[in-house]
Amino acid sequence: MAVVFRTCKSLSKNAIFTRGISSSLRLHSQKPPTPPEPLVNVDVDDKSGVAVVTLNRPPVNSLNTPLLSELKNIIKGLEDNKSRGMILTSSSETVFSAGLDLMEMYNAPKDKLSAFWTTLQSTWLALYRSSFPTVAAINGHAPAGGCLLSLSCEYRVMVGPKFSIGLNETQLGIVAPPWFVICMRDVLGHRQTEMALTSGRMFSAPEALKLGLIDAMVTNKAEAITEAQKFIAQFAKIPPLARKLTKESVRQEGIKYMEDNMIDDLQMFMDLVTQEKIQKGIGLYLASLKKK
Ligand SMILES: CCCC/C=C\CC(=O)SCCNC(=O)CCNC(=O)[C@H](O)C(C)(C)COP(=O)(O)OP(=O)(O)OC[C@H]1O[C@@H](n2cnc3c(N)ncnc32)[C@H](O)[C@@H]1OP(=O)(O)O
Repeated sequence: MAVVFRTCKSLSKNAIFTRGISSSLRLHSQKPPTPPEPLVNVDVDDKSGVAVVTLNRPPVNSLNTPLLSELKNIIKGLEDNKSRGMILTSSSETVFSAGLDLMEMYNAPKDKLSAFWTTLQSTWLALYRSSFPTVAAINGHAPAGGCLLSLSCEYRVMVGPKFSIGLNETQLGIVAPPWFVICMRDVLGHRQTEMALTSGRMFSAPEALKLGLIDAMVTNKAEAITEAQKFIAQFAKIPPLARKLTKESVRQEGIKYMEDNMIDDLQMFMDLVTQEKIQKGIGLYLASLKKK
């Protein structure tokens, strides 16, 4: 194959060779394929040093392993560059993130399932403990994993009133792991977290604002970004090291939980999600989404 490729390449710079079903070699003269769009975009403002990080996996930004991996690398890059802050948002007009990609959990081989969960764990930890200020500009629906990402930020501005947010896992027959619970409890307190999680309730933006699940409600994405920038600007005069250590101290429970329990947490996930009845439930839920 390598020899064939070299020989043919010399014929045309833009030639792409494919083997058909009959194994015959065909030559198409065409432009090289355009590279795929990044799953996550970063745009750093030169003046403020604040990064707008945009989830970009149409149609609903469901979180699969490649997207999570890209997000983690971006957060690490921002860490290395001593970022002044990060605003997490979405390129979709209606969905911030539909949460974990159910296709990653449905009929998946164990190695892929395990890679998916460990990538989620490490991405979450990178975001949750990031040294720089983080804001979620929630410009669409944010169920389950979408809500988790925003809860892991320090401040949430949501476009309302029509979008909804919440950890709806129980409605799907699955269980939010302890670190999801810690994230929600950090924000809502014990009582409201218990009420929200046991029912798997999704909240409209006005309801979320009343409850404290979000900090501000605006009417469009541009306003959400402006509010997010204002939140981050408050920290301009706070020494970054003092801020970082304080954030780590406040978030110690979640950080320590993940550091100490990564393997057990993975095992819990694998044990739960590979159960036949859970697989059946995910399959039915996926079918109901597609039927809509
Ligand atoms: C043990 C495990 C513990 C932790 C577990 C889970 C945490 C999770 O995050 S599980 C995921 C939970 N997510 C949801 O329940 C959200 C489901 N989606 C929706 O409610 C809607 O899609 C949403 C309101 C976000 C957007 O609505 P629409 O704009 O109307 O889009 P569609 O519903 O038509 O969806 C378009 C397309 O995307 C597929 N889709 C949607 N969500 C997911 C998902 N989470 N994973 C995979 N695929 C998803 C949907 O089926 C449609 O597919 P096609 O019909 O093939 O286009």
